[in-house]
Amino acid sequence: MKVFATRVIPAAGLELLEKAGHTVIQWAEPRELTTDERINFCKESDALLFAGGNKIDRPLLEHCRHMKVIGLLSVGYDNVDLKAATELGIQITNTPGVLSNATADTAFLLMLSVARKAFYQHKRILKGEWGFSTPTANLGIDVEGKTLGIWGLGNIGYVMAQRCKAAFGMNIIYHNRNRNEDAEINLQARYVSFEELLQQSDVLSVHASLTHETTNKFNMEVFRQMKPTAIFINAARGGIHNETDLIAAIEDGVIWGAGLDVTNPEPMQPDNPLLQMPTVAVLPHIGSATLETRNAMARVAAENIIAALAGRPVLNPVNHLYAL
Ligand SMILES: NC(=O)c1ccc[n+]([C@@H]2O[C@H](COP(=O)([O-])OP(=O)(O)OC[C@H]3O[C@@H](n4cnc5c(N)ncnc54)[C@H](O)[C@@H]3O)[C@@H](O)[C@H]2O)c1
Ligand SMILES: O=C(O)[C@H](O)CO
Repeated sequence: MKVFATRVIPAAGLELLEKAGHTVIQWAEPRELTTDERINFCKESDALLFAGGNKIDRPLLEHCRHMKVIGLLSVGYDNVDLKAATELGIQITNTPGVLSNATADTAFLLMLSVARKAFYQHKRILKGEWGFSTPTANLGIDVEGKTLGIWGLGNIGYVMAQRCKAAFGMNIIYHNRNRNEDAEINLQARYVSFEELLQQSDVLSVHASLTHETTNKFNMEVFRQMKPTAIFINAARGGIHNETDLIAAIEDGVIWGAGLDVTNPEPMQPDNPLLQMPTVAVLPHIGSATLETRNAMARVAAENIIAALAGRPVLNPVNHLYAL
């Protein structure tokens, strides 16, 4: 059968699909598909492997109603109208777990980069500003022994907490929809209210999924409840923070700094004031972008598609999550 991939996909996934006898058409041009191109490819294909691009909304899904499955090359599914897909009988699958380590590593990298103003120091060298050092210049802050607050302690939040505990003996607090017993037992993580999380965190790392409840959650009212020395990390989705408020919060000293792998909107424009701030580090949504992890994700996406096309149950369905 014919599988359309919206980007060139990692080799491991391609091999699996071809081994299963499917023909894979990959969109290899360095530009977004037009609406008409997307519709035409969908009409001609038996399954879609969504590896990037515009939202999968109801109008597009209407052209996919003959498909058994759309396999996402991501764990996040906020870009899909799950209600429409379910009503049209299209299974949507994601890639949970295999990207947790790489994405938590990105959050960890951002935390240290902000604490030590690493991106800013790098820029100083590029500008020939190594300069004359004094004991009071270029100071960052330690994270050793500080309090890490995790908002959304699922797969990635757990690994972030694990790494921060092991590396720096950080004290872990968290707020989530449900209690996470493993984190409480293994990492001595303490469940707190959202307000306590804001008040007590030295580093607050966001790992919740983007839903109507989490959209715009981190705004000025929330930043004002955080410590003036706090570092805000978002490696989940840019829509969770209000970027105008974040800029003002750092400029006005409401919080100390921020590390972002995701921005609101994406892509971030080069004249965004955050990019000039010493206590800010921004990455272009590369959370899961390692060779090993992207191959593992492609394998999971391919396995889901292969199962659906063979009439077997898929491994990672997300249709049932649309009410969240
Ligand atoms: N930066 C990247 O490249 C990258 C990579 C992978 C995932 N992500 C994002 O990270 C998110 C988390 O991934 P995961 O694999 O850990 O998912 P997960 O489902 O294991 O964890 C998400 C957690 O958020 C919690 N949550 C949801 N709504 C909440 C709310 N209103 N209040 C408190 N907690 C809430 C859930 O209960 C769950 O425990 C994904 O949805 C995706 O958007 C980003
Ligand atoms: O959700 C995910 O897996 C990442 O953000 C990739 O888009």
